[in-house]
This record gives sequence, C-alpha cells and structure tokens, in this order.
Amino acid sequence: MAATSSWNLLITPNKPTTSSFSWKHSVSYPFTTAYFRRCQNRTTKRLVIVAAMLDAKPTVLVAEKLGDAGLELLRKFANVDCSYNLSPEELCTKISLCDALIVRSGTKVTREVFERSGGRLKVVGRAGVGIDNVDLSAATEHGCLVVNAPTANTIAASEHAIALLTAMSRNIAQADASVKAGKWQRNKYVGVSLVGKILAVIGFGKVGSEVARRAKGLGMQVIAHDPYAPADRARAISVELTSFEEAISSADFISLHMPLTPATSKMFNDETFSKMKKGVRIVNVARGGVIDEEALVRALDSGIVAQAALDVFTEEPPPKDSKLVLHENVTVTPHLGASTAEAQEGVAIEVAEAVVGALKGELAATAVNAPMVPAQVLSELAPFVTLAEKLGRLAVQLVAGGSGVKSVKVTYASARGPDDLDTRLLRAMIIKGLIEPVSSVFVNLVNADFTAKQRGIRIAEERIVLDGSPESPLEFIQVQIANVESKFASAMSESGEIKVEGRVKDGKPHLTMVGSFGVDVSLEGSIILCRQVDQPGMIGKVGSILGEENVNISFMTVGRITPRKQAVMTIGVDEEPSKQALKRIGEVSAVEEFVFVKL
Ligand SMILES: NC(=O)C1=CN([C@@H]2O[C@H](COP(=O)(O)OP(=O)(O)OC[C@H]3O[C@@H](n4cnc5c(N)ncnc54)[C@H](O)[C@@H]3O)[C@@H](O)[C@H]2O)C=CC1
Ligand SMILES: O=C(O)C(=O)COP(=O)(O)O
Repeated sequence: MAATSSWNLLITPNKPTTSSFSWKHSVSYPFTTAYFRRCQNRTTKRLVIVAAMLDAKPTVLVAEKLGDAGLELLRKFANVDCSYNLSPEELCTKISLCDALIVRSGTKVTREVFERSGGRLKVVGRAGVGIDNVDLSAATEHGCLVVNAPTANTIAASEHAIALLTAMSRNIAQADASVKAGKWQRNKYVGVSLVGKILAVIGFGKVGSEVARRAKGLGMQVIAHDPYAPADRARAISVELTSFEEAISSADFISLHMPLTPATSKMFNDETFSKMKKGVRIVNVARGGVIDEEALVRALDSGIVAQAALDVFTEEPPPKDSKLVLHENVTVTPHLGASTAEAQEGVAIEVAEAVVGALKGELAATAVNAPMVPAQVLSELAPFVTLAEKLGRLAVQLVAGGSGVKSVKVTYASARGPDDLDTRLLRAMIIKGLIEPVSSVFVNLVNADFTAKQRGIRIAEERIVLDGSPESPLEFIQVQIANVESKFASAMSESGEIKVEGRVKDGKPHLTMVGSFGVDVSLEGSIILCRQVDQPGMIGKVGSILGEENVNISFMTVGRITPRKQAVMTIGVDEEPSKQALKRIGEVSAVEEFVFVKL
C-alpha cells in the first residue's frame, strides 16, 4: 500500500492548530514531518515533541471480548484498554480519551458516543458483520471511519443456522430438557424430516449462500430471495432465486440472513406470516429486528408457524418473561452465531488489522462508510489524489470572498473507459481542498460528501474519454467553480467560471491551466499568480522584489496567449511573502493583477 499517513486522508487530523492544541490530542496523532512544520508556535512544538517522546501511541478501547491474536496485533501499535461491560455513560466518558473503539454486537455506538468523543475517535471497528449497533450517519458526520470484519464468522454463522434447523426439526433442546427433568417422552418429541423439503433462504449473501450449500447437502430443495444477489452466485450452487412472495409462500423452512436495515425491519409481520404455508418452520440467525416478535408469537399460537429457532432478538438479552423465548415451540440461543473459537480468532485479527491500518491513515478494505479502494488502484491514483486536493485548494482561494462556493464541476479526462475510474477518492480530496482553506472543519474521505452537502456545495462530475494509450489512469483533472467572482480575473474561463486544470508529470502534480492561460508549474508550497503585459524584464523585476524581501523562489513560469500581450506568470515561493512584498509586486507598472495562494 502506498504511504498514506502523511496524506491525512482518512483519519489523521489535518488541522492541529496551535490554538486548539491539547496534550490529550497530541499523544494520539501520528507525528508526520508535515505536522511539525505546521506547528508554528515554539512552545507547542516543544510540547508535541515531549508528548511524542513520552507516548506517541494511539489508544484503542476494546469494549467487548476480543480474541487474543487481535489484541496482540493491536498492542504492537497502540495502547489497548480492554474495558468490558461499560454502561452507556461510562462509554461516553471514556471515549474522549480514545482514538479507536472496538465492539461486537453488545455495545450500542450511538450519536452521543461520537459527540462526546470531541473529535478524537477516528475509527470504530466492529468485530463481526452486522453494524446495526453503530450509528453510521453520526459516524460519517463526525468523520469517523467504521470498519467491520465481514468474512471471518461466515462459516460459524451458517453452521449455527444449520444446527438450529436440525435441532428444531428434531426437538433436541426440548427433549434434552425433558430427559434431564426425569421424563421419557418419546411420542411427544416426534420430529420432521428435512430431506426433500423446501428451504427458503432470505438474504443470499455470505452466510445465506453457505447455509444453502449445507442444506443442499442435507437433501433439501433450496430457493432464495435476495433483491441484490447476483444470479451466477445462485446458479453456481443450483439455487433458484425467487420473489419474496414466492419464497415465503412455498417454503417448509425459512432461514433469515439479511442485514437489519430500515427496509428489512419487521419484514416478517402479521401480513407476511399470513401468506406462509401452515406449519412453516423459521430459523433466525440474522437480527431479531427483522421479525415483528409479537406477530411471531401470534403465528406460533395459531399454528401458522409450527416452530421457530432464534439466535437473535430485538432486545438482547430479551426480557426474562418474553412470551417468544418461553414459547414451547421455540428454540433459542443467546446470539451464538459467531461464537466459535475459530471465528472469534478470525474476526479479532480481521478487525485489528483494519483498525491499525485505519489509524495509520490507510484506506481500509472493510470500510463501511468510506470507499474501499484496492491497494493496487490506490498506488496508481496516489499522485492524482494529491493533484485533486491541490486543485481544490487553488480554485477556492481564487474565489473573491472565498466561501460562497455552491456549484463545482469536476472533469476527469482519461483514455480509460469510464467504468475503470472510481472517482470517489478524487472527489473527496477536491472537496477537502475546496472546504478546508476557508473553514475550520476537517474533511476526510469519510465525511467529504456529507460536508459538501451540508455546506450546499453541489459537485457535478464529468468524464471525458480521450484517444490514446490508457497507461495512466488520468490525463488531467479540471475544476470549475460557477456563479462566483474571482479575485484573479484571469482565472475566469470564457464561459464565466473559475477554471484550473492539472496533470501529473513525473509523479508530481502540476498546474497546467488557469482560466484560458496555459501554465506549467509544480503544485507545491505556495504560489503567486500574476497577470502582466508580456514584456522583457518582468521576471527580473518581480524576482528581485522577492529576493530583497528574503523570499526564496522555487520556480517561475510564464504562460501567454500571444507574445507581447497579456501573460500569466506563476511564481513558486518557499516562504509566505510579507504584505509589503506583495504590495511592491502590485506596484510594478506592467502587473495588472496578482494573487498569493497557499497550497
Ligand atoms: N447471529 C450471529 O452471530 C451472526 C449474525 N449475522 C447477521 O447475518 C447478516 C448477514 O451476514 P452476511 O451474510 O455476512 O452479510 P452479507 O452482506 O454477505 O449478506 C446479506 C445479504 O442480504 C441481502 N439483503 C439485503 N436486503 C435484503 C432484503 N430486503 N431481502 C433479502 N435480502 C436482502 C443482501 O443483498 C446480501 O446479499 C448480517 O447482517 C448479520 O446481521 C452475521 C454473522 C453472525
Ligand atoms: O457478526 C455479526 O453480525 C454477529 O451478529 C456476531 O455478533 P457478535 O460479534 O457475536 O456479538
């Protein structure tokens, strides 16, 4: 994976201003060279260095039992605080001291948790699949990445579903309790066979398809309903995908494997139970909330549902007097789907790797609220990511007043097909560039779209497919801001937008166009854009003013449309020129306008 911690892309704060500096925050942040450079104030610098020497490790709060292998991985990189069974208030109190939080299904990560973290919480790791216990909108709004461990417990959950299916059909739990109570009720516990019966799998994802595979091995006829499942996945294991109505009305057994979302909440209710075959048997290893539990009790009482086997409940643990749990035709387990030794070691490693990666600023492969970008794509896109941010920073600083940006058009030109370019990363970085120089919010990949929307900035994206060899993912990126005035009139295109365009040359981002003027400068440090009448001696005049003011020039280029007419001079400077220096540049007679931009 490309080096990312200095990108401040995902989680590292990019605005640790001296005024907001605090010890608590400083110790948890990666200390990049850029970070130190930004700490202008000497006392702050000293404090940061002392803090870093004392303890530069981030803090990870592990709020539920996690496998040892995962804890070991975390401890190599972070201070790990294993505090199980915290009350909601205790969690909220602790969270302001944590950079990452790891939970399973037993902890509710509410909006209040993100609010009370004071911006320090940068990643929530869910050691498992379902993220319905994490307030994703609040996480995104707070720029907090959420990662999960989506693969390591698939087999455990599917095995548990099969265990419940077989145990239910042969009354294992009830018969076991009866024998232990001293009874011998062979006639009472006559079961039903599975072979030849129709099993409807609802939610044909990772767990659902493994359940289907196993059920076929038991001789069942398996159908599945999943509006988003690819047909070839079903075909590969000879499972027929059907409509929801068909699945529930033809099934002898139904096994639930969809996530809990607003769309699946109480998907099984009085109406759906009424459409089922009388005597249907239901297994739920997904989430309690997908069933209206009171309706299920009614369906069990009326005999529509002959039996249910449930691992999950709307409220966990369920109330002691729950009619559903106590129902004689119901078999229950306390959310054990993922609880095998193997699965718990697996999810612990999977989530620990994701959390550590995220704390290092890498893009997580299991991100739930941010784009997942494969490492190979990322390394190719890296210089364009920098280019995108710089173009955004430049464009917004050309706006008169700075903050009235509402309508932005981004054009990506590439010789590759439009489907080969995932622009979410680039868009996020343009947004970061557009917003950060004119506000105090920090923008990252997680909250970029949200922040743009919240500020009423509309980003329209266009792709131009160019002829030629598609070696590079992109030829150029163009950023246009409409309906604004510019403090540098030459940056306006003929159609009235501020327009800047850039390319990557030798792996470095370059500015190649400002308004209608072609330029060619490396986008680093700070630049002065200066429109002048093209004439000899201009470079010398401006250069000597900067020299006299002790400002080091890193480059100078002149872009012009016609010789001896107007030209745009671009000057790269290592230091910020004083007001006096800028005033003197403005007073050079051939200079018509100029602007200083920090990149
Ligand atoms: N009891 C336990 O310990 C465990 C429970 N789970 C639960 O199982 C669920 C599924 O896990 P995976 O298979 O790993 O996730 P997955 O994301 O691979 O599969 C979920 C499938 O549900 C489908 N789906 C979404 N909305 C649907 C709808 N309205 N109707 C039908 N299908 C719909 C999706 O298209 C997807 O294919 C998780 O969300 C989690 O809640 C997972 C692991 C352990
Ligand atoms: O992975 C899931 O979705 C699960 O439901 C497993 O939950 P758990 O981690 O065992 O609390």
